[in-house]
Amino acid sequence: MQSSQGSTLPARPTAPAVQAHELTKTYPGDVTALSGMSLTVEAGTVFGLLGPNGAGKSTTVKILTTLARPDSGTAVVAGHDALSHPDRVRRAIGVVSQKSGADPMATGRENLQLQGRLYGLRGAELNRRVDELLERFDLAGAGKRQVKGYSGGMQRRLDVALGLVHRPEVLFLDEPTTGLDPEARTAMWDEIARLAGDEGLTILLTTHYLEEADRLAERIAIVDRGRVVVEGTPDALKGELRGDAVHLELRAPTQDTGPLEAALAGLPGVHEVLIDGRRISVRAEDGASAVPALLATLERAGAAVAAATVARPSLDDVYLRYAGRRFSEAEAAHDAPHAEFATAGGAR
Ligand SMILES: Nc1ncnc2c1ncn2[C@@H]1O[C@H](COP(=O)(O)OP(=O)(O)OP(=O)(O)O)[C@@H](O)[C@H]1O
Repeated sequence: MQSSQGSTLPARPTAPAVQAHELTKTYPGDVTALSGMSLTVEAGTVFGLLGPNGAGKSTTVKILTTLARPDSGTAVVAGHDALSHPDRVRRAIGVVSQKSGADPMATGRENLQLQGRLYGLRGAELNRRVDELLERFDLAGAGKRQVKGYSGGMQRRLDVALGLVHRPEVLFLDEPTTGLDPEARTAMWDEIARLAGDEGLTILLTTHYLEEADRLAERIAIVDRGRVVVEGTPDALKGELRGDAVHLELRAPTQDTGPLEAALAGLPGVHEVLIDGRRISVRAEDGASAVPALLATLERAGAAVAAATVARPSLDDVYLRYAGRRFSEAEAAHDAPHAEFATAGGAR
């Protein structure tokens, strides 16, 4: 962009806070973690990277936060190239990783003070910031207690506070509510929503909870097998799916899916038939009125139905449409080798 003086000015207020382009990463053992991951996060927004375990979310975050290098591709964070200027990126970001970085033997206050010192805060300024964060994260009463005595929710809130000590421009939250009970999860959601409203902080969060992404993120990128399969606002993604989602469960898996699929797809107002063993998903313009015809067609084909549900499209349906499999299936498919890797491979 040319200014009136003729020099080139960076378009600061509108520059994206995070831009990743075509990142690839293969781990030893030929495990492809990223296969062309691209995403753009606008400044001052909450962006959700949503995908099942093993989709490549953590690897993306590790690259964007300079903890790993991609095999190829580019990453710019807070205006700095993450590959050539990792030090600048580190100063501009806060990171809350899946595993807590807090020292369990130290108090919450001591943890925050140490973190502040690492970022050059001292004296009254440091104390003010620590008090402010303890207050803000509802830890003021627990500030003098050792972290090992904190509940899961308190520890997670401290983790987020630690990531914010130096007032970063961009905050990365890797699975912020994994392992929390429902009450602590809701409290954390409120906290994140509040943070997003303050000081124009940009938040990139990864999650495998559909509801979390739906609730917190202004934009969502659905990740499957190391790349983004679709991206948009939660409402736009759900709105793209016409009509209702009808899920049918058969008493026994069907073998001959081809003709059955064709018969179901031929019914008026029925689209996008997907048969997977005992489970059949279809999109229907009016779910409730399509069910009798669906049941009759299945009965004629000799497929006994155990259950039928009609629902408004959810992000799970969006995932099914774009990734071609259910979220829970993708998780299950990854979990067996993943568990093996977790014990055999050590730290990730
Ligand atoms: N250090 C490593 N060495 C080998 N393979 C790895 C390593 N880290 C991740 N992987 C593999 O790379 C793929 C992507 O993993 P990644 O952790 O980025 O996914 P994820 O979507 O964040 O999942 P999770 O929520 O389980 O962390 C997976 O198949 C994973 O098993």
